[in-house]
Amino acid sequence: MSTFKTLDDLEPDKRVLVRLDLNSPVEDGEVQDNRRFERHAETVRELAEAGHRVVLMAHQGRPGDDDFVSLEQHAAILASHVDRDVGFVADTYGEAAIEAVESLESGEILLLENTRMCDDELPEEEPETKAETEFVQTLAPHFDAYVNDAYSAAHRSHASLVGFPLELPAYAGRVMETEYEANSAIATREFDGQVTMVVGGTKATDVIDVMNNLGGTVDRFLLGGIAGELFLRAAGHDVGFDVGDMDLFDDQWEANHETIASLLDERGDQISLAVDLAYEDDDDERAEIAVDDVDEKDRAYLDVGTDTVESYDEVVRDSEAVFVKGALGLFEDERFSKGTVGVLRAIAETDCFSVVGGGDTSRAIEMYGLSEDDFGHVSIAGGAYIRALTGASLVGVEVLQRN
Ligand SMILES: Nc1ncnc2c1ncn2[C@@H]1O[C@H](COP(=O)(O)OP(=O)(O)OP(=O)(O)O)[C@@H](O)[C@H]1O
Ligand SMILES: O=C(O)[C@H](O)COP(=O)(O)O
Repeated sequence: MSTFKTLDDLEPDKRVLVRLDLNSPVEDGEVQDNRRFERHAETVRELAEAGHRVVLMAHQGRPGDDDFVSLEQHAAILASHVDRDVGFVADTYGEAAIEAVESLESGEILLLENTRMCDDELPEEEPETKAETEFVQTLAPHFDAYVNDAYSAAHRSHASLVGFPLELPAYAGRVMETEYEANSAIATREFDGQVTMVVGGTKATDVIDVMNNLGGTVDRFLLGGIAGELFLRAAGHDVGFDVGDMDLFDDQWEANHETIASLLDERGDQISLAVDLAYEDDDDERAEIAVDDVDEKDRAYLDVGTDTVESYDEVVRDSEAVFVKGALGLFEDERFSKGTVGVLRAIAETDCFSVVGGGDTSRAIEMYGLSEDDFGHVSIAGGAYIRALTGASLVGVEVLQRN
């Protein structure tokens, strides 16, 4: 299916510039190991073993956010998965970066600093414009080839993703290849029975947008997480508001409340909302409340409740295909993992076709002792995966296909 070149087409012993997606959760300043490292390690190891000089680019967070940090910790985590040293230089394309790149020997690996620390990276512009930036024009001449392995960032028209492939012979890495083939096949697939999509997580804007386009394909949407609460708010309940210094609901409400209202109006019979929610009580225990009994906007809800989990479990077990995007609660805290894990367990125990997407959400699988083998495909992509569900193309892939 792929129409791009892959590592099978790359001659050995080259100077290769590789784009990975190592964007990870950061807790108290500590980068959390996750499936992205393990998956990309395969591509990196293969390149090093083929005798290439391997220079890696990746991003972490966005300027202004708490998780916008250096990639120094990422180099150490990646090294533990590749089983080889991964050098790090705190520079993107300046003198220090170029010197480190030029001093690499065959089979050695170097990670450059967070691409989003470079001004040319982020503004979304045409690939041709990105190719002309100082970042791309300075770095590209030091390489023979460019490899894009960052399928999960391929919906972004950023310099490191779309500029370099116009300046260098470009190839897809192993993660790009696998994710592209698995996720692109979904849009054209037909199912005899019920198709269900579990929608949660914190990036409500991304998922609500996509729900609008998937109404014809998906029979039933099971909502939780931040998106779920915004739908409850639209249905007239006192949930889905920022309380204290929270910054999850009100902006996303502004951006999406009209779409939510029209989705509820036109597709209300396809949408299941939580009937109960869980929160942390004064003794730090999990407590639950029926949505109909909520009468104050003063509490943060961290999971869907037990009755909701039971009804979602039944829907999943009756489905022919289940797609998951985003967690139903703050599953990293075991007290609030019931919704996310309940749905994942139901999928794992049935033989439906399933795809679990999201860099964060897919972590719940190993955290709670489930096996990746019990799912059709576990994608490390979030935004790119849900765009693929709708059949939309990804700019980072399109540019590779031009080569
Ligand atoms: N009620 C809630 N309150 C706070 N956090 C929540 C709640 N429900 C879900 N989450 C969080 O949502 C996160 C997962 O969703 P998110 O939208 O960030 O990413 P994703 O779908 O995994 O993927 P990607 O970041 O790759 O797009 C989890 O880390 C979980 O803790
Ligand atoms: O984590 C992701 O989903 C990708 O790395 C894209 O990150 P972004 O949403 O910050 O562009």
